[in-house]
Amino acid sequence: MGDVLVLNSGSSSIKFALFGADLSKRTSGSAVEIGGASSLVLNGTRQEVSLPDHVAALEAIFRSLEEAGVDLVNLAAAAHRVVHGGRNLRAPCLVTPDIADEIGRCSPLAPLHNPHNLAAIRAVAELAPNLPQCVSFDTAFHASNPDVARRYAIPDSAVEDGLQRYGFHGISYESLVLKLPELSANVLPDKILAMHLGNGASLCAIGNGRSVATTMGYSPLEGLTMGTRSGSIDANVVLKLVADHGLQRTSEILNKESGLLGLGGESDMRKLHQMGTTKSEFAIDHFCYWVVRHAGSMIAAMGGLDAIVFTGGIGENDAVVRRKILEGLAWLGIDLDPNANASGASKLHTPSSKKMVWIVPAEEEEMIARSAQAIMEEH
Ligand SMILES: Nc1ncnc2c1ncn2[C@@H]1O[C@H](COP(=O)(O)OP(=O)(O)O)[C@@H](O)[C@H]1O
Ligand SMILES: CC(=O)OP(=O)(O)O
Ligand SMILES: [Mg+2]
Repeated sequence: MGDVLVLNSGSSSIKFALFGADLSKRTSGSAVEIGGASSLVLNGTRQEVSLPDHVAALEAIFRSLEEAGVDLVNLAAAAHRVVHGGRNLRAPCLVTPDIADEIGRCSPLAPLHNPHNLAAIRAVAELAPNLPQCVSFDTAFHASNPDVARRYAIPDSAVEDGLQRYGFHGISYESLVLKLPELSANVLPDKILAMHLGNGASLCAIGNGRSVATTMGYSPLEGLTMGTRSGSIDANVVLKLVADHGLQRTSEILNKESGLLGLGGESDMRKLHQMGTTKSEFAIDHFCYWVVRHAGSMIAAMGGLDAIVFTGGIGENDAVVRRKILEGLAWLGIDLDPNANASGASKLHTPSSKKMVWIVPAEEEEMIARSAQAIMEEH
């Protein structure tokens, strides 16, 4: 089989990678801080470029791939992360016009993601109309949640309209389940509290390798304090905002102007650390406090805990945030190795710790390539 190009459009970044048939990464990179102090990274080399929006970022990515000698026409497939699959799209599949329409219909549910996911699919179709395209959904991994976890306590009529908890970052959690046994050279722990902490952030209770509960809900707005999203909020606050500002403006406030940005003036965790102001410190503390609060809920949903796993841009790189979160969870009998934490080692617990703590890099692109290969082999 030929190479697979993966495009992973997040809310603040587009990550991309070209995988060979053996899943070796031939070329990889990312467009980061889109709409801010943006830059393009290709095979580890960073270049500051103005990327005011995701469309500009996609154009820059295709230009750099061309310069690196990647011809889309010669690939086996392109494959994309799609954040919201709604009720109908639950397993990785080939993109058809109907599938593309359904992804578009889910856009209001994930306004910071699905429009960009669809834009990437359309851009590839324009550049290489005959190239097969596959999609993997961030929602799929949570299909194993029990009904009590999935259901909001609202009337049946609303549920029939698709108003339920879906959960996200599922591609990252699925990959973590595959990678942790490799990394720890041991069997998968029974009860894992996985923390995907990036611009979007969520927790997932993973029991025997399957999602039991997760903090995100109907959309990637629910749960933790995030880069620009409020996280969980009393629905009456939302109604008051709508009454005062209207629907569109309320959506912008809650999705794009809240979270770390609303609290500390910056959405980017690295920048908040650099600022060192009372406000930026409060934003970081708020982020960590709500991770700890929700962690309690996830542990209760699994009926215990064996291991905590950090992933995502903050989870993988930010030793201060990891320490603050683990201090808040010290009552679990966690003993953190400070040197391992400072150096970002894979294993963060000491031999006497009652719980394990690991860092597992989010390998969303590899997981998407794996699924695309399986689809292409079937066809
Ligand atoms: N070395 C680092 N130290 C602290 N935070 C970091 C570091 N590297 C990345 N981050 C943070 O990770 C977040 C972006 O996470 P990422 O998972 O890449 O985002 P996305 O949700 O767009 O995929 C930002 O808040 C960024 O500041
Ligand atoms: C679902 C989600 O929030 O994704 P990201 O973290 O990439 O923004
Ligand atoms: Mg991401």
